[in-house]
Amino acid sequence: MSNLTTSIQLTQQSTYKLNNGQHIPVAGYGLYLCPDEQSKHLVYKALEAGYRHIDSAVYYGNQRSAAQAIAEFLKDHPEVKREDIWFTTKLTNDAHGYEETKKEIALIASEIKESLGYLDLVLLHSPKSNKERRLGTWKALQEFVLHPQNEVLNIRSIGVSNFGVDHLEEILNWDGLLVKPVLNQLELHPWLPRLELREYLCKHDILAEAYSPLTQGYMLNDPELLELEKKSGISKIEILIKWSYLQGFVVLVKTEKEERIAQNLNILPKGNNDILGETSNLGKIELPSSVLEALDKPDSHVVLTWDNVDPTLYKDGDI
Ligand SMILES: NC(=O)C1=CN([C@@H]2O[C@H](COP(=O)(O)OP(=O)(O)OC[C@H]3O[C@@H](n4cnc5c(N)ncnc54)[C@H](OP(=O)(O)O)[C@@H]3O)[C@@H](O)[C@H]2O)C=CC1
Ligand SMILES: O=C1Nc2ccccc2C1=O
Repeated sequence: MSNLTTSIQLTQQSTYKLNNGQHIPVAGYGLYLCPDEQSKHLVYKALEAGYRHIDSAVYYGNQRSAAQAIAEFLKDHPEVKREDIWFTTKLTNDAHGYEETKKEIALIASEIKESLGYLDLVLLHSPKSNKERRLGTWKALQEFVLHPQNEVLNIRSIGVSNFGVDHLEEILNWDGLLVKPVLNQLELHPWLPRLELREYLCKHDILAEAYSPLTQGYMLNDPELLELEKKSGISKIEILIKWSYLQGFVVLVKTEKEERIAQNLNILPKGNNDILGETSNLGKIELPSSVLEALDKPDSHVVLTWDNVDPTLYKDGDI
C-alpha cells in the first residue's frame, strides 16, 4: 500500500472525521519532553499560532499545565469555543486493568476537568501489560464514553497508541466490545511507514495518527534527506511534515522553541475547510514526485523511539 499522493487539500484548521462522528484537527502540537514549567506558555503560544489540537499524557507530567493554557486561551479569545480545541491525554501502562483505569481517570479529571470540562480523547499509551489488563482498561473506558453524565469525567473518544494488529484484534474481537478505538497513535515517518498495519487500520476505519514525524530529530542530518533538501529547495522540516500529511495522517509535532511553533504549523496554509473547493488551489499542499519517490521506503522499519524496540510488536511477558 505505497502512497505516492503528491498533493492534498488541507489547511491549518482541517479536521478528519473519526468512526464515532467526532472531528479531530489534523495538526497537533505534541508535549513529550516539554518541561512542565514551560508547557503552559508553550501551549498558549501554540494556540495563538493556530494549533487547535494538543497531545499530552499522564507520563509527560504536563497535562494540568496544558489544560490550564487552553482554559486561559479560551477566556482571552471568546470567539474560540471549547469545542474548537482538541485535547488528548494517555493512560500510563501501570493503569491498565479495570479498577486501575478508573483510578487514573479520576486523577486525570483532578488535573484537567476544572480547565476543560470534558476530555476529547484518552489513549492507552502502549499495549505493554497483558490481555486481561488491556481489556479491563477498555471496559472501563467504554463505560465513561457510554455514560457522559458520569460524575468523574466526560470522555468523548477512546483510542490506542503503539498497538499492533494482534493488540487491535484482541479489542475488536472481544465479546464485550461496545465502543471501537477511534485511532492508533504510532511512530510514523519515511523510515517507518508501517504499511501493513495502516492497511489493517484503514479496513477497520481506525485513523492513523503520526508521532515523531520529524523522527524526534534523529534523521534530520541523514545524507539522503540533506541531498533531497538541496535538490528540491524545500527544507527538510517541510519535506517531513508534508510527507506525513500526504499519507493522510493526523500529525503531531513537538517543539519547545517558540519560533518553531508557527514555522511548523505554517507548512499548512491558513484558512478553514469550508473555503476548499475542487478547483481551488487554496489549501493545497504538495511535494514533487521525485521527493516522494526517494522517501518511498515500503520495507524500511527503523524504530527511533521506545528505546528502539517496536512497541507494536510487544508480546505479553516481554519487558
Ligand atoms: N504515543 C507515543 O508513544 C508517543 C507520542 N509522541 C507524541 O508525538 C509528539 C511528536 O513526536 P516527538 O517524538 O516529540 O518528535 P518530533 O518528530 O515532533 O520531533 C521533535 C524534535 O524535533 C525538533 N524540532 C521541532 N521542530 C523543528 C524545526 N522546525 N526545526 C528543527 N528541529 C525541530 C525538536 O527540537 P526542539 O524542541 O528543540 O525544537 C525535537 O527535538 C510528541 O511530543 C508526543 O505528543 C511522541 C513519541 C511517542
Ligand atoms: O511519548 C513518548 N515518547 C517516548 C519515547 C520513548 C519512550 C517512550 C515514549 C513516550 O511515551
